[in-house]
Parts: sequence; C-alpha cells; structure tokens
Amino acid sequence: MVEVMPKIGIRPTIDGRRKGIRESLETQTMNMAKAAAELIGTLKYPNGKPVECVIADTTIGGVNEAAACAAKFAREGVTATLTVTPCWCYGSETMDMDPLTQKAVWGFNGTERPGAVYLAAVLAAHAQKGLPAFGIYGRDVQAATDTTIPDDVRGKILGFARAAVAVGMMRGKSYLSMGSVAMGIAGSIVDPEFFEDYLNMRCESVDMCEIIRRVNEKIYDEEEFERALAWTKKNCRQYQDIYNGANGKSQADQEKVWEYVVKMTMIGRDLMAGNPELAEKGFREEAEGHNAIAGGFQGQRQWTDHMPNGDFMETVLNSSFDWNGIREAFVLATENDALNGTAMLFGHLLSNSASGFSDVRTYWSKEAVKQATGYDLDVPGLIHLINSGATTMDATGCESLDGKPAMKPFWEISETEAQACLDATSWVPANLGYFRGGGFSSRFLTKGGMPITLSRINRVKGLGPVLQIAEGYTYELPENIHKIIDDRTDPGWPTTWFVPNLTGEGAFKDVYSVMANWGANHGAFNYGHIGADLITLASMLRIPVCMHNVPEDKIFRPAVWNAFGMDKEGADYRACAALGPLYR
Ligand SMILES: C[C@H](O)[C@@H](O)[C@@H](O)C(=O)CO
Ligand SMILES: [Mn+2]
Repeated sequence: MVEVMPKIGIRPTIDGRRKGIRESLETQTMNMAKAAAELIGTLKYPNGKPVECVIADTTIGGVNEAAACAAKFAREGVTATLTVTPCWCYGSETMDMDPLTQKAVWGFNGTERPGAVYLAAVLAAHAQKGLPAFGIYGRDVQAATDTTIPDDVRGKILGFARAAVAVGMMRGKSYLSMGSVAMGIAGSIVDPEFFEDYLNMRCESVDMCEIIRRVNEKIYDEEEFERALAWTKKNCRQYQDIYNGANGKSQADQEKVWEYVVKMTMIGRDLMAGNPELAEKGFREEAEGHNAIAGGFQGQRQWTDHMPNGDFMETVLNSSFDWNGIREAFVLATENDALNGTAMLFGHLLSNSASGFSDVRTYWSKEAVKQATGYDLDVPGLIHLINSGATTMDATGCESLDGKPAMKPFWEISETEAQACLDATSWVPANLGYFRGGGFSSRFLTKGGMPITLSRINRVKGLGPVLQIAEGYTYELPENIHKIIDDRTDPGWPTTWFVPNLTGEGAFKDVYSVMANWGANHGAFNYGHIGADLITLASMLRIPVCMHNVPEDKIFRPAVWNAFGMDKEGADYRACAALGPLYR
C-alpha cells in the first residue's frame, strides 16, 4: 500500500500592520504554532509513528503569505490546517481557502489583544464561503505571556486532529471487494459514489476465483506459508466438531482445510496491501496489491458452498498479530458488508486499535434471561453480538490497560497479551449446513467491563449515508449461564455481550430500543468511548448522525453547524445536506 501519511499544517496568523503591532506579536504567535505542533505530535498514526505537523515558514499577515503557506502545505501533503493566533488578523485575507482541507482556528482568549474576536470574524467568513471550520478558544482568559495550552483547548485541538488525520488517511486509498453481494445483504451492494464523494476512496473488486488461482499457481510466499502453517498449528487450537455429527470432515481432510485457510489469509492480505515478495517470484502485477485500506470478503454463498469459509482469514487479518508478530490490524468486513467495513475503518483510524465485526443478533431482556436460565441479570438487558468467526481476537479482552480488559494499538500490545488472545480463542469446524465447504470459525467470549462503541453506516435513499453510534460496555455472564444461551444460539462463534449506555430517551430509552433502532444486521465495535470522535469525523465528511448516546458537552463540530439551528440533531442533518459530501 502506498503509505502517505497526512500532515497537519499550522498557520500562525497575525495582524499585518508593520512598524510596531506585527513585530510585537511575532514571537507569541509563532510560539502558539510551535506549542500546537508539539501537542498534535503526541498523537499517532495507525502505523505507530507520531502525527506530523508542518508550520508555515512565516506568520501570515496577508494574502501573499497565506498563498506561500498554501504552496508549502501542498508540497508537504497537508490535509488539515489549524490556524492559530493571539490577535486580530484580517479574516478573508489570511484564512485557509483550500476547499479540501479540514480546518480549525484557535483564537487565544486574552484581553490585551483580540484573538477570540478574529476567531469569530474568520469563522463568519468560513460560514459565508461554505468552508466549515472548527472554532477553538479557551473558557478562561489567559495572560498575554501565558504560553500554556489550557486543558479545554488541548481537548479540542486533539479531537480535531484525530478526526482530521482519519479523513486524510482515507484519501486516495481503496476499498477492495473480494466477491460481491453476500446473500442479498444491502451493505455489500458497494456504492462507488459513497466511497468517492464522501471518503475520496476508490472501489476495487476482484472475483473470489482469484484466490483459487493464487493457491493453484502458488502465487504467495511459500517460505512464509510454511512458517504461517507451523504457527497456526501451534497457536490455533482446533475445537471439537459441535455442528456436524457423523457428517463432519475427517481429521485428514481438516488438515487440508487448515492449509487452505492459511493460504487464503496470506492471499487476502496480499490482494489488499500488496507484497514485494511476490515480485521476487516473478509476479510483479500481483505484488502491487489494490492499495486497500479496507476490504470485504463475500464468502457466502458461492464461495462457501464449495470452498472453506473466510472466517480464519477475517479473524486473523482483523487481529493485531499473526505469524509475523504484532502488527497493525487490517480492516476486513465479513459478507463484504462495506458499510460496516467503513464503520470498522473509522473506528480503527480513530482508536488505532483493531475493529470488531458482528451480527447484532439478539436482544435479551432481563425477563427473557430469567426465563431461559433462571439468572437475575444485574444490567438492564443485553445485546448479543455474534457472527461466524470474523471478529478480531483482540476482542477477547485479553489485552489490558490499567489491569482492565482492553483492545490496544499494536505498539502497546505485549507478546504475552497477544498469546493470551490466541489462547482464549479456539477454532470450530464450520457448520456444514451453512458452510458446505467447511472452514474454521473463531470461538471466544469477550471479557466483561470493556468500554466499547458500536457503530455502523447505513445508506438511505433520498438522504444518503447516516452514522449510528452506541457507546456502552461489554458484559460477562457467569459461564454456566452464558453456556445455556450460547448453546441455543451459535456455540461455535465468538460472543460479545453488549450493554449500551442508556439515556432514557429515544433510541436509548432502553436496551430493546437500541437494538430496534439499529439500521442493519451488522455492527462494528471499537475499544473505548469514541462516539465524540466519530461525530467529529462524520461532520468533516458531512455524514449526519442518526442515533447516538454521546453526552452533548463532548460533541465538537464545525462552528457553522450552530447556524443551522439550536436542536443539534436537526442542525446536523441540515448542515450536511447544505454542504454536501466533502469530495463531490
Ligand atoms: C451463517 C449465516 O448465513 C450467517 O452468516 C448470517 O446469519 C449472517 O451473518 C447475516 O449477517
Ligand atoms: Mn453477518
């Protein structure tokens, strides 16, 4: 994959009046830029490297200096800009006019000079010109000599930067469909217009028979395959065949399936990201890959009716480790549900950790749990997240943060934690009723008490894409109680029990309402409460949020959203409609 990391450009704007005013402000203004760059540099790209900032060569007092800054930023690959100033500057003469950059302005809240006044003036200019910008100024007045960034300003700069980096990361990359529409699932009817207009991504597709060709013609790294198979045999424990009784495959046949699914995993990865080793073998075209930052595998049914299913490939690629060690997780959607894949991609880019993929299968009320198991649930209800094994092994909850279960960026995961995730996962011979070609599904039970955010994109005729978000926690039923329910469901698939945070209103009135308001069969989940970041990201892309339980004081959108009315949700819809998709 072409690794171009999007940079954030810092624009120190200044009062252009020489012979006194400008000179007195140069140092303070440049220092704000340096402080902002230093702060943003504490963030990481998903590859673990620090986020890079570029500062304009000079402060910007007028249009010529603004143009020089824009030229530098274009050369440097800047995709978002943060304008900083402690003073009055000339709004439309100094602002960032690039229609494609994400924009924020930090106006220093002092009283010696009117930084916050410039902020208001330049935000008005942005609103008037249809170039949305995030407004940032501190709640408390600071002394002119105070070079610290107050906490509230830090939070806003970082929130803006995280989402802006995510927008930049997607630009120019691809979504790769392996196969097409799975079982009539609308999310796998991939729409290039959505990817192009909203994300600036290209839709690529390969027929699943490409996998067969690569297996048959040995278009994979054969040395890697030997290593991968040995690693798989050592670390991926085959579970008993709980589905197929006398019809099950012999162990000799299962060994062949293991070999096949390991090859599928390598080939799926090579299709997405390319692999220079293939060029060494003479396969230069195949070595290139599809520059895919996300992908999906149709599987059902044409492939799975005949060939081993994609569960091993999906689970392993979506995890932060494999036979090559601990590495960045891929984003690979089951059933080629590209809209869930997009939510997985958003979550991965914002959290830098692996994304889970699940069916949103069953709502369990307290009463239903009591009736089925005799157990008194101590939470208001549960949503059963479960899918044939596509879910990342990071979701076992065997990584930890401050002693609690977590899903972490790969550079924070230890060998011991990766091993614990593998040890907590077993591999169940696929239900041949569903998957005639066999395969192995990952099976695990997510540890309780992990903060997670469930999200999903849906496309709606006449409206466009919408994002839904539910923050909540994982939950752990006592083992024997879980077993009763799991045995009735799909005991060979990974389970995450989810309890959304309730607000008592609307879609979050109760747990039932959350499930009833979910827009499709799948949800993506990520570690942490990342709803606010998702909302910021959605506003940058002009995707309205149709359902969320994020506290209002955490929501950060471009300032012009305020002009679309006081009711935040309605304003979001109106602003997204008026502005239209970012790359249209
Ligand atoms: C095996 C079945 O076809 C499942 O894969 C199916 O219920 C789904 O996952 C639907 O999203
Ligand atoms: Mn599914």
